[in-house]
Amino acid sequence: MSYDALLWLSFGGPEGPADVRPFLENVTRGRGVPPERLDEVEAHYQHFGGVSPINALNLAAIEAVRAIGFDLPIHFGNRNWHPMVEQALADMKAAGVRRALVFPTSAYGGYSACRQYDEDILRARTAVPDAPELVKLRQFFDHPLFIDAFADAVRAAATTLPPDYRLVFTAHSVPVSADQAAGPPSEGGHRYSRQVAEASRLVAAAVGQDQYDVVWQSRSGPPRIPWLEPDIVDHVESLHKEGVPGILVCPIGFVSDHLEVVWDLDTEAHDRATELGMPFARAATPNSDPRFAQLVVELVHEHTHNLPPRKLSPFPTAGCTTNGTPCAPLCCEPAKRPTKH
Ligand SMILES: CC1=C(CCC(=O)O)c2cc3nc(cc4[nH]c(cc5[nH]c(cc1n2)c(C)c5CCC(=O)O)c(CCC(=O)O)c4C)C(CCC(=O)O)=C3C
Ligand SMILES: [Fe+2]
Repeated sequence: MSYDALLWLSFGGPEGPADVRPFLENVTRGRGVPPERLDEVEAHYQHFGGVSPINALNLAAIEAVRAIGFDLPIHFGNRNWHPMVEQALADMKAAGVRRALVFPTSAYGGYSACRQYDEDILRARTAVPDAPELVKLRQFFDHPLFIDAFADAVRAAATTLPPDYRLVFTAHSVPVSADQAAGPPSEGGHRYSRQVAEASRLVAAAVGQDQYDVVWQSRSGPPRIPWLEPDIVDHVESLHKEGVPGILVCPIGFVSDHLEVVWDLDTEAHDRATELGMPFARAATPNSDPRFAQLVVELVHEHTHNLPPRKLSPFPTAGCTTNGTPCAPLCCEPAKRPTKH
């Protein structure tokens, strides 16, 4: 099958102080996130002048893909902020695109990391009459180029730390119920946390570390609802109590150094470690690393040439969908939101 374009589908982020609140409202609409939490997160964004780095990082990563000779036009659209995915799809249609591949900027399965991007595709196709067909590329958490980019970043960050530092992987926390519902029911759930654990294991093995931890960051939602734990900041404190002489944080759950990375890790976790006198380093995410650009090109080539997936884990290959239809029945079903009484 042939395609006339690639849609780069991401999360989106505000571009100035006045964008922050409407952006946060887009992200959390109908999700029961308490206003106190929104005020807190708004302050994180305003700390950086109301500008998230995420849009610029996506544009730079797209440039890196073009720079290695990728020959399809690349369009850029987001779930939560401009350029919105609906607009990107309308532009694609106007440019004569009939069928496009979609690269979602998340490596993992689960509702927020995978299925919600299918919902974005569905929403955009509903908004655009006679929309182009959209085929989403598969999950890539165990692709050798993804693992390799992180392994090099860990090696680079380690040069600033004492030799017995602890390697700690982080990913975005999600509600425990969402993780239980991640993947098709036949797989027994937990696809998100299992894939995060597997990618962490692969990176740790690549750098020759047999001791490492997997923890979570950026918890949202009402406090009474359980989310994946421990949190990275609490974990910094536990490691300090254990007498660990340094910490290297690798944000394996993300593909770019966006705001949740620069705030929750480079500010909050870093500051806590510094207060405790613990050396702290953070590995870079793939961003515009040429290997990440190559990964995108390979995923497209693999799909268009029907090649076997290049992957390092025995986990099933998943996440490839057409026009926003889930990749398997009941896969990563959206959680039932708490109803107000
Ligand atoms: C699994 C996952 C990823 C990784 C997969 C992927 O990358 O797609 C991710 C990425 C991101 N999350 C981001 C930002 C936010 N996430 C929020 C809220 C939430 N995230 C969730 C999960 C995830 N999120 C969940 C379950 C919620 C609760 C609300 C809901 O059920 O949906 C909120 C609301 C405020 C708050 O934090 O409470 C914000 C502002 C940014 C952009 C940062 C920037 O601007 O640079 C990025 C890349
Ligand atoms: Fe998030």
